[in-house]
Amino acid sequence: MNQSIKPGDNPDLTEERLSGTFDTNSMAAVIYGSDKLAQRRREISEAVSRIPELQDSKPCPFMTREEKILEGSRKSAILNRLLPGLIDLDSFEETVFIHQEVIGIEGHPLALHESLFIPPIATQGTDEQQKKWLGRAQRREIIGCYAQTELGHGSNLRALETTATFDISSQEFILNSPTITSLKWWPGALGKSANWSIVIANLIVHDKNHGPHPFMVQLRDEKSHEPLPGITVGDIGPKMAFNGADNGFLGFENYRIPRENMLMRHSKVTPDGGYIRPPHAKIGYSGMVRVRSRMAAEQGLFLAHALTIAVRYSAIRRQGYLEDRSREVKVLDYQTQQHRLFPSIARAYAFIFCGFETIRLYDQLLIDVQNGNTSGMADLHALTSGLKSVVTHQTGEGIEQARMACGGHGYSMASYISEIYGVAIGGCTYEGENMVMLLQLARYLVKSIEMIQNGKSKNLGPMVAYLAANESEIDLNLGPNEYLKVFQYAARSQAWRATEKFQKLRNSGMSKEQAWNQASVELTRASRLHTRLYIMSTFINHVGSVVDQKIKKVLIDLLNVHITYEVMDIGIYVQGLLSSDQMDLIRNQLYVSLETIRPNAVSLVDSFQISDMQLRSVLGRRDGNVYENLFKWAKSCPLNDKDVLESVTKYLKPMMDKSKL
Ligand SMILES: CCCCCCCCCCCCCCCCC/C=C/C(=O)SCCNC(=O)CCNC(=O)[C@H](O)C(C)(C)COP(=O)(O)OP(=O)(O)OC[C@H]1O[C@@H](n2cnc3c(N)ncnc32)[C@H](O)[C@@H]1OP(=O)(O)O
Ligand SMILES: Cc1cc2nc3c(=O)[nH]c(=O)nc-3n(C[C@H](O)[C@H](O)[C@H](O)COP(=O)(O)OP(=O)(O)OC[C@H]3O[C@@H](n4cnc5c(N)ncnc54)[C@H](O)[C@@H]3O)c2cc1C
Repeated sequence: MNQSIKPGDNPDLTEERLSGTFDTNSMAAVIYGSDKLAQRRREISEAVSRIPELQDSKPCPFMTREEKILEGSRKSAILNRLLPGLIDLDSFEETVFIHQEVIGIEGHPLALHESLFIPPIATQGTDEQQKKWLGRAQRREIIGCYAQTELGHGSNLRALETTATFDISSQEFILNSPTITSLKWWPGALGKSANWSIVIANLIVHDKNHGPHPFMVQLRDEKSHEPLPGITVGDIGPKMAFNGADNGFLGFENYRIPRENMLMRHSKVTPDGGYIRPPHAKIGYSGMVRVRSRMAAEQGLFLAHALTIAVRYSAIRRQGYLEDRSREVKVLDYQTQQHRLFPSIARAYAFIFCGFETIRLYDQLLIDVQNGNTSGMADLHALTSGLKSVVTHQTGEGIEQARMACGGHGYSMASYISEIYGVAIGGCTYEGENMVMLLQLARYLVKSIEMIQNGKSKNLGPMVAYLAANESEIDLNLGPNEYLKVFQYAARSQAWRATEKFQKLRNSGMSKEQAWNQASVELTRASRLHTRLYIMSTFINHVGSVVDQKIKKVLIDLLNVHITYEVMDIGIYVQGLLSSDQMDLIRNQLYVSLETIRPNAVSLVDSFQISDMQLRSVLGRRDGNVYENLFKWAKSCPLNDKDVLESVTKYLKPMMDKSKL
């Protein structure tokens, strides 16, 4: 049963919902991890929809940037008052969800507070530091951000220029931005809203640079909100999207903070200027790993937003004819439309499933690290580096296809897809530019192959064990596991090809860095294939664990779309393994899978259970009553407040008058 059906809905959409073969609440439980979690999302949406002061004052596309920031702040403040009655305050998921629901995806002054400011205090601060700041931050007595990137440096953290020099005599760190390129640049909420920040600066003790470390830094006076002396701070200006956030710049001039403001759970500076190393050199980077580990699920949900809009709209949009000339068909019936949208539905499910898995892996790693075991850090760093890169890229592609699938109306801000696209593709850049992160994973793959070459295959972790296998024939009595073998073949041969290229260049006398650079396109290809293999295998395992048979059946259909599409998409890498007959067979299986999934397409996107408030799309409305609401939306555009604008009276009219003979 599809729970979205209501009286007064567009009959085309109701027809789709009636053709679904499964219960959408049960599917939501599988998507979000449990019936309880899915139920909480519905309850929060429902509660929020009943609070008038939390509703949008006008559609976001009609707001200026200043209005967006004002609206985000207004709602944040109201939420802070109402949160205790609405959510479980200890739940990060519920906190993020309710902000998403109420404020949307365009960012807000507290967007970074929860995800990048509080977690480093909680994981890298000592017990005393947590006692001092965590409660204040959680109650939102202070608003924080995360200032790492600089005007001249982002990807390469080793080149950061901001310094925190320890002054033994005063027991303080002195922060400086010695050059224009050392200005912090980009941190969200820094521009106008935050009064505190985690600042990443090079720790200098006794003239020795110990590299980037995190510091708690007050930026603005807690009464007046004016920048404190020694601080230069402001907003960096409008962006491609995400304009409800005030990304900012920040400079320091001999700005002093107490020694106790360096986050010292792992690395320490003692009062006499001694430096105690962390248990793992990259432990200070763990805040980034945390955010990356959450990105697959987040991005899967961005894709889910765009697909909810495009699939629902495709079910009410009629254009052209198939056999029956008496009525135009739903565009969702065209094979091209299905090919455009259904593999993306499968990817959205796959990203969410493997996203929740990486969140679980991160949470486990955090416990291990707190217990002094850092051995899992390299594996998770490699995995999340690849995953954030592949998922953000494919999400961007999927959202853009969703926009095109909506024809002209997809281009209107009424669809809201352009905003989803703009926000989502920010993920290709933030938390590590995609190519840079793919190359981090490639280091791990190359090292794994070197282990095999050195006869140490048995030391390989489970995620890379396939690199040592020797599959040369596939029985195409194809089930998911055979597809997995095809993908393993592709990922393995590309990883070996790239590694051997790198080694050959090295053996020719080239420096390690040059050889790496000249092999880097091949290396990034290997990383993508490895990551896509991981996504596929997680999807297969997840479907295998589903108990409800009706849900399992439709997920198997979706999995079939995924595996056939993915293998067709990497055809070039499997030419040595599959014959052209086998490729034809897979292609035909894909087309059959598209037909099989067709009656469930609307129910599959309804199962994401994204409310109209959160979706903010006229095209994607739950009720499918698009045309009358598009007309209403256009009429409410501020340009239509007057019939004759100043642009006409001041310029066009005089021009036309002058041009008259
Ligand atoms: C509509 C749907 C709604 C759904 C709900 C979603 C709600 C959320 C809405 C979100 C809206 C959008 C919010 C936007 C927020 C944006 C926030 C952005 C924040 C930021 O961007 S913060 C800044 C991030 N910056 C970076 O990521 C910088 C990237 N660079 C680096 O990380 C490093 O410089 C580096 C890793 C690339 C290289 O570092 P380094 O030079 O020090 O190291 P080497 O390359 O030499 O490597 C040495 C060895 O160290 C290992 N290593 C590196 N990192 C790690 C690590 N983290 N852990 C473990 N090991 C690590 C390397 O692998 C090397 O190992 P080897 O063995 O020697 O090979
Ligand atoms: C929406 C958004 C929000 C952000 N929020 C924050 C925040 O809250 N806090 C914060 O500190 N930062 C934030 N950032 C900054 C972000 O983390 C950086 O922009 C990101 O890490 C990329 O660094 P960069 O801008 O220096 O890119 P660059 O490194 O200059 O990238 C430019 C090009 O160079 C290539 N390149 C660079 N190095 C290599 C290499 N070694 N090998 C091959 N190619 C290379 C890249 O692939 C890319 O094509 C945000 C950015 C955005 C877009």
